[in-house]
Amino acid sequence: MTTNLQKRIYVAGHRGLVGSAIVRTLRKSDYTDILTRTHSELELTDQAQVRAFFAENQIDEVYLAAARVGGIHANNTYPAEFIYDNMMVQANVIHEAYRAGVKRLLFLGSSCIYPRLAEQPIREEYLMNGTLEPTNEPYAIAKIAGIKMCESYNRQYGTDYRSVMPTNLYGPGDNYHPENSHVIPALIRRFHEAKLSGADKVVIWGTGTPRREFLYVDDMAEACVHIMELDRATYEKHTTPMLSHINVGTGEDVTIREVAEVIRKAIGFKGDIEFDTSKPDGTPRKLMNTAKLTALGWRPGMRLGEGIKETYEHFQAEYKR
Ligand SMILES: NC(=O)C1=CN([C@@H]2O[C@H](COP(=O)(O)OP(=O)(O)OC[C@H]3O[C@@H](n4cnc5c(N)ncnc54)[C@H](OP(=O)(O)O)[C@@H]3O)[C@@H](O)[C@H]2O)C=CC1
Ligand SMILES: C[C@H]1O[C@H](OP(=O)(O)OP(=O)(O)OC[C@H]2O[C@@H](n3cnc4c(=O)[nH]c(N)nc43)[C@H](O)[C@@H]2O)[C@@H](O)[C@@H](O)C1=O
Repeated sequence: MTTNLQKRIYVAGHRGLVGSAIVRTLRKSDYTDILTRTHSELELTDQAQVRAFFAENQIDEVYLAAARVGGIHANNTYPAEFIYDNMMVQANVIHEAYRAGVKRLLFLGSSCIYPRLAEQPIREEYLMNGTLEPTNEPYAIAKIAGIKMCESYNRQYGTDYRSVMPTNLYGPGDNYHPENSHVIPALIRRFHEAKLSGADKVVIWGTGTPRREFLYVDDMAEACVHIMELDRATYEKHTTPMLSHINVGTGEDVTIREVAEVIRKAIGFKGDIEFDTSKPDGTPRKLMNTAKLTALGWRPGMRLGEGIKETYEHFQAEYKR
């Protein structure tokens, strides 16, 4: 089947970690009509603005990568913003896309939708078979609602709205906030600053024993475009109307202590690592089963050590400014 490279594609959240990588991938794949709006140009929690935007633009496809996103501390500290913003953004974009006749949409969820103590590696069908991790329950509930919204619109209205569940992501364009970011950008910044200041140790949150699966963001973007380019029959061969999401990961995980060592080595920090066990660990492990994605013809390319080196180069270029 040939791909229409002229179709108009709206990438929501194009200045974020994932949205910017999706735009890079679409451009590399020669898509010519990519539509974007910054947060200040289009407030996605505002239904009237979103309705007007879809009415004014003849959009063929949507990648929904706009969301309120953050690491364990941000999720735990701002639960109201995480549930409200995510519910509103996704409800407005999905509903107004449907009203405007958008045929295909990709919703981005997260591996935290699965039960805290899910059997490992986590298969798509483990959704809602146990209690969620408390540090990110509001965010996870919003993401589960997003998947169910896509499925409900497909079932009632015949739309082709797909969902991917990425594991923990990292790469160029990440958020390096000292408290609100995810672990890899937080530690890149902390080790870098410790090296610059000549500090003798770096403090890492929690026990260092939780395991996480990390995927480089350009791999994630390629997986998103790959899934969107599948014809409907192929996507539906691997999903069901009420279990329509696809896990996106590497199939390998490491402990937080191990990833900290990889970052320390990449940065060349010679001091010690200390663990602050007063900080939460979050989910003990969330390794995803990626058999469906593999069966759909996609595998990641970037190894963790290489990805961290690339990310650190981008970080240094940004940090100097
Ligand atoms: N990063 C990760 O490790 C993971 C991410 N994901 C998912 O991937 C998707 C993208 O995440 P990521 O790229 O990391 O997030 P970022 O925070 O990097 O980017 C989110 C983007 O959405 C925009 N945005 C947020 N709220 C609004 C709003 N109300 N109106 C308009 N624009 C808005 C932001 O703009 P501005 O900054 O101007 O507010 C930003 O450009 C999300 O759905 C997330 O849940 C899933 C698993 C892991
Ligand atoms: C993507 C995912 O992201 C969040 O869940 P998380 O997997 O717990 O992600 P995290 O990157 O924040 O932490 C991973 C681990 O790392 C430890 N850790 C050590 N030192 C730092 C540190 O300095 N910062 C952070 N953030 N974590 C640290 C931390 O204690 C934890 O054990 C949710 O938002 C969830 O909703 C979600 O979807």
